Amino acid sequence: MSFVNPPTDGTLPAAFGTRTGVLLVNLGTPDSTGYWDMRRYLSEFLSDRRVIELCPFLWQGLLQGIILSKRPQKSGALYRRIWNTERNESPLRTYTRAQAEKLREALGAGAPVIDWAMRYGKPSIEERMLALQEAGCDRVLLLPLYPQYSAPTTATVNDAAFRALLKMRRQPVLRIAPPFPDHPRYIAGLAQSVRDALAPLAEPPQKIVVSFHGLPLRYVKNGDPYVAECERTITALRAALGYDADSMPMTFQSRFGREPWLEPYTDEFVSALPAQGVTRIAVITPGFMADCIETLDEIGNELREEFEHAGGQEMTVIPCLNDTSAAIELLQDIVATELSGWR
Ligand SMILES: C=CC1=C(C)c2cc3[nH]c(cc4nc(cc5[nH]c(cc1n2)c(C)c5CCC(=O)O)C(CCC(=O)O)=C4C)c(C)c3C=C
Ligand SMILES: [Fe+2]
Ligand SMILES: [Fe+2]
Repeated sequence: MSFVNPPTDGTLPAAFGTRTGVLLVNLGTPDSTGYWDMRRYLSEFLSDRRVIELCPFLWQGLLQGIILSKRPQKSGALYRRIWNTERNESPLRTYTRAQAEKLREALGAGAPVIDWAMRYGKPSIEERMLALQEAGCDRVLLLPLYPQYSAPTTATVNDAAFRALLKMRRQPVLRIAPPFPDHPRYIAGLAQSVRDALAPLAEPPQKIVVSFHGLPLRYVKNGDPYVAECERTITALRAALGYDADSMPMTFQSRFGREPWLEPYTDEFVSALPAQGVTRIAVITPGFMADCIETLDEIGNELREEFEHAGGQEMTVIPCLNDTSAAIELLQDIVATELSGWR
């Protein structure tokens, strides 16, 4: 077996230095909305055994033979509705890059090297870990951009980073930032985003629906702490804004496949509201650090249509923190805390 990053110029490799890199990682993104790029992206994503916990032989047959014959077209059409045409990339990639750039600016000279990667698609975690090493970083802080821990998101980022280390002769020292479901800066940023979104409305919404990405119920029963993590976020957000469980209900979106996922399902919950006299709502998605297909299209387009179709009159979608100063201050705080002792 040969390892990457061997010495190349005949000189002795330097001893470990103290330069630090920070790698922000979010979920992923297709390179384009065309069939083959969508297929490549979905294939990588849905072949991850952290994401789909089924017998891989059966699942691969179903995925490669049936699901990936139709889904790339369908998903490509949805991505086209939200695509950043100016940069020719998905919003998730645009926001993740912007978060890294603004964090770099905020930290200033002499600070850690800030980079970003995607778990699926490009730039890959392995590519950016090697780039950090080339930049002289023998210490790396991995920062999965998921406020709440779950195995199909956080754990698989860690897996990919460890797989990259597995190939290296000279491995950096690695730290992993913890999830931040009720980090005071996250909650303060979310609360402010609610106030900002509601301020221009003639009348306040009757409910603020909190929609987290869903997860198969089986994963939670098998030990995934995701629900408890979501509870931490919503409990802190309700307290910050003075809402209760009725005025700020918790729901789960993006069900995929036929098995039961966490309930209540956002679409069913929201579609039932007008019949109960609730016709003005706001929706917030604090499971996402950046707007993406799940927030911009599934909530901003599909859910809005379903709510209006059911008789809803006004639905305000509250944006994710994206690259706002609240997001950057949160990341700065996490980085400062997690790098302590390394300076
Ligand atoms: C099939 C199983 C899936 C699980 C389990 C899952 C968990 C999960 N995902 C996120 C965050 C994101 N998911 C996104 C897109 C997306 N998710 C799935 C499936 C599962 N997710 C699919 C098939 C897709 C692609 C969209 C589509 O084709 O319909 C995204 C957005 C990516 C982007 O915009 O580029 C995010 C972010 C979390 C937080 C989570 C578990 C808690
Ligand atoms: Fe997902
Ligand atoms: Fe979705």
